[in-house]
Amino acid sequence: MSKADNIFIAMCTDILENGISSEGEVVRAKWDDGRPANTVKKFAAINRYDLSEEFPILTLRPTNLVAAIDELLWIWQKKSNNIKDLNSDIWNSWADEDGSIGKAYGYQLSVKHQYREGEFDQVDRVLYDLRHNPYSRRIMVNMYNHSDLHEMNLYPCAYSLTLNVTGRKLNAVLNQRSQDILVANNWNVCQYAILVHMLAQVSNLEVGELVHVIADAHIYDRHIPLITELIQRAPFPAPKLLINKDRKDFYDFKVGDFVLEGYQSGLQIKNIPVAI
Ligand SMILES: Nc1nc(=O)c2c([nH]1)NC[C@@H]1CN(c3ccc(C(=O)N[C@@H](CCC(=O)O)C(=O)O)cc3)CN21
Ligand SMILES: O=c1ccn([C@H]2C[C@H](O)[C@@H](COP(=O)(O)O)O2)c(=O)[nH]1
Repeated sequence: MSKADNIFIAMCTDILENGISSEGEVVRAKWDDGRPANTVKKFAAINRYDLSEEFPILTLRPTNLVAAIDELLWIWQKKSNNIKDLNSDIWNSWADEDGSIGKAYGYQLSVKHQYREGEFDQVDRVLYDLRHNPYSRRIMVNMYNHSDLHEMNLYPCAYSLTLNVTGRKLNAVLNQRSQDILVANNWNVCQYAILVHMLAQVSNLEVGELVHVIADAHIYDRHIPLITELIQRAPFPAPKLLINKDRKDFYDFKVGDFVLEGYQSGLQIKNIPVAI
């Protein structure tokens, strides 16, 4: 029985039973037919995943880990904000005619900043700190740049990552202001779990915990019947994550360097509507 499934089931049950509906409030997101995309939400869901025990992928339904890692590398490694560099169509609804999603995610990570040790972008700064000063309490990335928000087609949702080394273990806190629980919860968890594995491997550290703090944890109205059915399913044991141990440079990792051994899951829910 996968621990990630238990966490997901507990969070969804809490949102469905104790959550607050947005009916009657002004909501930004819409369905593709123009109807408002209402939600039921809980403030501040906080989930802890011990990456040294299990890889936190859902087994209730398959998470497309290949596509999730591809998006993670698009943001953190290619530092791109153009969907032409992405191998899935998940960002198509938010891209302009040139394929740009604006100054969000990868763009923010590509910007260089001046530090005492020289110029770095935020990713290279993290890699430098983990190598040279791992016990620093100042290792973090922040993509929520107010001066650029007006040029983003969607404001960053998973917007900051704080890294903290305890003993030989690399831990991380992922801060997320808003989360579409059905579409993106396990997608984002798997992405940042993979990122912690990547950072640990190239920094000669071991993986520790990933703590996911979600300020607005919501289930969209059209997802309620889907989630209700999903959380009644029987979970499978967690699969094992195998990583290409030869990769010593963060920028050399490829999607194919991560393989799940024994990934069993329930059936996929086809054609999930995504609020825009
Ligand atoms: N309402 C909303 N939810 C999101 O999760 C979301 C946005 N908007 N806007 C921007 C990005 C795009 N993201 C997305 C969008 C779609 C999928 C998606 O369709 N997931 C499918 C599997 C996709 C596949 O197999 O390739 C799923 O079944 O969850 C995932 C992430 C996350 N983000
Ligand atoms: O990585 C992501 C990106 C987006 N989301 C979801 C969270 C919300 O449902 C929408 C964004 O709408 P806002 O009105 O800007 O909050 O996208 C996600 O869960 N994960």
